[in-house]
Amino acid sequence: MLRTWVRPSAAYNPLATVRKKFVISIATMNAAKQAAGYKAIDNHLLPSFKYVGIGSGSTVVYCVERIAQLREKVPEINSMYFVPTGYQSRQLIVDAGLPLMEIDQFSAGELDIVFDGADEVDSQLNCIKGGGGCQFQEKLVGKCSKKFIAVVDDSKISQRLGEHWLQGIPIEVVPSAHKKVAVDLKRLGASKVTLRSGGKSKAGPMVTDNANFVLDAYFGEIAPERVAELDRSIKLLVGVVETGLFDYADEVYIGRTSGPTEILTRK
Ligand SMILES: O=C[C@H](O)[C@H](O)[C@H](O)COP(=O)(O)O
Repeated sequence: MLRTWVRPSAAYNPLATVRKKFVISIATMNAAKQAAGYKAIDNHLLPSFKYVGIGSGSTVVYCVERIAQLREKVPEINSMYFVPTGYQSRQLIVDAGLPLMEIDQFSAGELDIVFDGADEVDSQLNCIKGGGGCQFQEKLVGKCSKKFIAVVDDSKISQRLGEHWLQGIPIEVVPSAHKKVAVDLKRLGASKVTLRSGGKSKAGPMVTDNANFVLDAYFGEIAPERVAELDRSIKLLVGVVETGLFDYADEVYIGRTSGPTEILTRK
């Protein structure tokens, strides 16, 4: 994306210094995500596993990259099945040549583990997810997995959800219910509710992998002990398919932009 706005004559451009810093910071951020993704796989992908969930977003790309790298050293990987949380992760699995299975074959606790990204993580390992609109299938795969490992970079870490992730909790809704749910969410205490747009790629609202819409609802900073209750209240609204509040991460791998990956474990 950067390349589209930087002119070839950037060497003479006063913005060049800014550009250089920006490029370095993205590279550093990606290196942090990669280190965390690799470490999560190295520590948790056991040869005895049969079914492995793969989350969505830019960070899990490194988890899949690491799994593909390990195939020769750990041949058992070739007999595992990888279960996606949406079209993006499905494509990652297929492109890496890994065996694919769909989530409709599974029920609670039948997957050994899932590796996933997150948009924000609080001090109790509660997460906001769904920045890419995949929260429903991510929660489905998460609920079918024995273990949930989140992999993030250090910009995602907060004391309370809503501290850094200001666009709001992503809430997947049935399209015909979006207006009603938006009003309901305001009554529940959201200060801002936005129907997510398809942006430049699609006119009108963004449509999820399940053909639904997403409302982003900002509830301010949410104390960790309020997360489960708020999740339940939102879920009760007619028209809501799923929320992006996740309260069951077992471990979080934090890729540090300066320093080694940190691991937080649920107590
Ligand atoms: O819907 C998207 C997912 O919840 C992602 O896991 C989340 O947005 C984090 O993505 P990224 O790793 O690109 O920051």
